[in-house]
Amino acid sequence: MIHADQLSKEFGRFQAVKNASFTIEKGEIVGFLGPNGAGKTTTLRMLTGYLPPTSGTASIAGFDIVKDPLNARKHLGYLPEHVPLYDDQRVTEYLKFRARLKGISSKQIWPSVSKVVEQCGLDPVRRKMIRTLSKGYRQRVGLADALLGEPDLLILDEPTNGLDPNQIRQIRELIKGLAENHTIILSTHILSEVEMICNKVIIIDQGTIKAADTPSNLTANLRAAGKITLEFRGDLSLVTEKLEAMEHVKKVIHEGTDADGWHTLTVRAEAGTDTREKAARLLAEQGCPLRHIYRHTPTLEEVFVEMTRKD
Ligand SMILES: Nc1ncnc2c1ncn2[C@@H]1O[C@H](COP(=O)(O)OP(=O)(O)OP(=O)(O)O)[C@@H](O)[C@H]1O
Repeated sequence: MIHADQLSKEFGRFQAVKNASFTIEKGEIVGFLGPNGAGKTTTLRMLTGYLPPTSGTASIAGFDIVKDPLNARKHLGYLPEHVPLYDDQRVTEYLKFRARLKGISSKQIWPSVSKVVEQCGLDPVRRKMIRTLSKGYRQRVGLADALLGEPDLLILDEPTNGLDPNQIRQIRELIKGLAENHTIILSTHILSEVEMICNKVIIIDQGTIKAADTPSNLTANLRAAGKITLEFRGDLSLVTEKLEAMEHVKKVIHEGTDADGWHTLTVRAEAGTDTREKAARLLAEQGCPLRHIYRHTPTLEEVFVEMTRKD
């Protein structure tokens, strides 16, 4: 659906996006993650044809975004970070105006507007002036606008930014519903949002793509992926020594000992290894009762921090 090849953008001497290459297949729901100023909006604006790349190419549904922007745009709906709505228009009036601008035939304008009004839950405010709408409803109007013309690709730039928790939940539900029959790129700071909605993650930092993979592959390859914690009773220094000598183990950390003599140890091992079975066997051999053992599941937040840390 999207192929970006060495896409770059310079503002004067500043390189906001550097040789970004990625592919997004039809039906994928992609979380586009990065710290402030990483180059997310710039990349999305290039894909949507609002900003010409300094170098590199990209295509949407096979149409080059520079050479064939009109055909490329027919396939995409764009919700920008700041939705430029006309405050002095009523909701349906605005959407009709937008539908006309998008070249929807006059016969199709009303059915198209009715459809997106229903899809985005705008019926209660359809006759209201845009200036009187809450931020959540304004965002829905932006989303309805993006959906006009039935594009198969949606590019949503921080769709829940600035909304309250209830509004966030509603917009998220709306996006989840749209995910059933659209390809979606979602730029966001909210990692839980990506975990809940997306089946692919692209991480960008300082203009460079750092990773593009499924959330489970990203977390599996992380340092934290090899970490286990266990609680046992017995000889702390002997067990620590034996655990440290075990294959794949890098470090053993004593987290504490409670009043009943239960020690808690965290064992850091190589990513992708699972040392639980060997550790449990070792404790049994030493005659140490084992109360609890578990392997840490790394979160997307840990992946994000690891990929974008400055040290
Ligand atoms: N028109 C412009 N002129 C000069 N610099 C720009 C312009 N647009 C963006 N930049 C710079 O390019 C960098 C990337 O900006 P961009 O808006 O793409 O980041 P972002 O990842 O979307 O950040 P945020 O999460 O804060 O929205 C920033 O350092 C920004 O200041």
